[in-house]
Amino acid sequence: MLTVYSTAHRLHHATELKDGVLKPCFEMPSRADTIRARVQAVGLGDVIAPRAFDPSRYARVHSERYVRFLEQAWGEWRELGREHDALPLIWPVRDLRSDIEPEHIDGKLGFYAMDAGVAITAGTWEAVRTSADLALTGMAVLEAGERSAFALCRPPGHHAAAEYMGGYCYLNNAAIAAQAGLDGGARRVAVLDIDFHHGNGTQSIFYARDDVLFVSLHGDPKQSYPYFLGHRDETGAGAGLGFNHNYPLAHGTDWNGYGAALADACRRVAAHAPDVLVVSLGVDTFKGDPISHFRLESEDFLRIGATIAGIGCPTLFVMEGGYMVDDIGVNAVNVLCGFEGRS
Ligand SMILES: NCCCNCCCCCS
Ligand SMILES: [Zn+2]
Repeated sequence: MLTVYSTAHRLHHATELKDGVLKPCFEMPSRADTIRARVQAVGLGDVIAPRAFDPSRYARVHSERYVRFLEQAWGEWRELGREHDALPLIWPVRDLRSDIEPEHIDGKLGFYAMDAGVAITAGTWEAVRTSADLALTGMAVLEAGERSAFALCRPPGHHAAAEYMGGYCYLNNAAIAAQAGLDGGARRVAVLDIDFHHGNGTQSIFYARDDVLFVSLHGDPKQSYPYFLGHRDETGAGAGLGFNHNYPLAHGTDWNGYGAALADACRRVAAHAPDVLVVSLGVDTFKGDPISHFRLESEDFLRIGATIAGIGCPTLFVMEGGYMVDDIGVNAVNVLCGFEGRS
């Protein structure tokens, strides 16, 4: 299996506002490098650099003004003489207005963010656009005839929606790749999100569409971030009704519960008969993850990969979350090895 990787991710190392305190972000550079080392150690396959894509490709799922904001935010922040991480201080909640884009960077940061887990630094734009380019390159690898590919994306993307960032995510790499699959001739695409956290951004982007099936297994939002989306009754809207399926699972879920839900989810994906499958590969479902609450063991990730392989269509794995850095390499690559029938 080919891996698409770039060191550009190291340009982004931010803080996050966690439990009321500014701390180094859990989504740290060593995550991607640990996975890259494991890919090499098991001999998964060649590691290739991404092609550079035009930002208009990101705007196939994000709004142009949002992409422009991501590109220009740091410069506008610096123009105010600020050198520390850019973070929102106000959000358009409840009956505040969000029909007018503010001109001031402090307004724009909240207008385009759902939480305080998306600091913007000097290198963020280059890192996030390269992360999206990894996913686009991975989709191009499938279109060239490969059965699978791994886009080692960092920062992740599944919490980012058309016009907002959140949960360490800025551009929705998986959604950008899924749209590229359709633009490249696929008639039906499925996105399977196995990160511990609900892929609210991916759901939101495709919610009213019947050409992309979205299926997510995650911590029940009644108990887990992102709290405000990911319930079982969210099944799509308009033409997209029936093309969105959520499997909220309780804290403490282990392979017994997870494996059964995943088997059902994969049956739903297979029934959609996708021309290509994009997997949002988060491994924060691991028992040792510092910010999540499932109890999967490292060998369970082999089983996850084998279960997904049973769907039987070209598959692009897009890296999402996973914050137990010591084990992230084994866990993420176990999914890929399991998919390939390796132990
Ligand atoms: N106490 C939980 C804080 C969650 N903060 C954001 C988590 C984003 C996960 C991305 S996969
Ligand atoms: Zn997550």
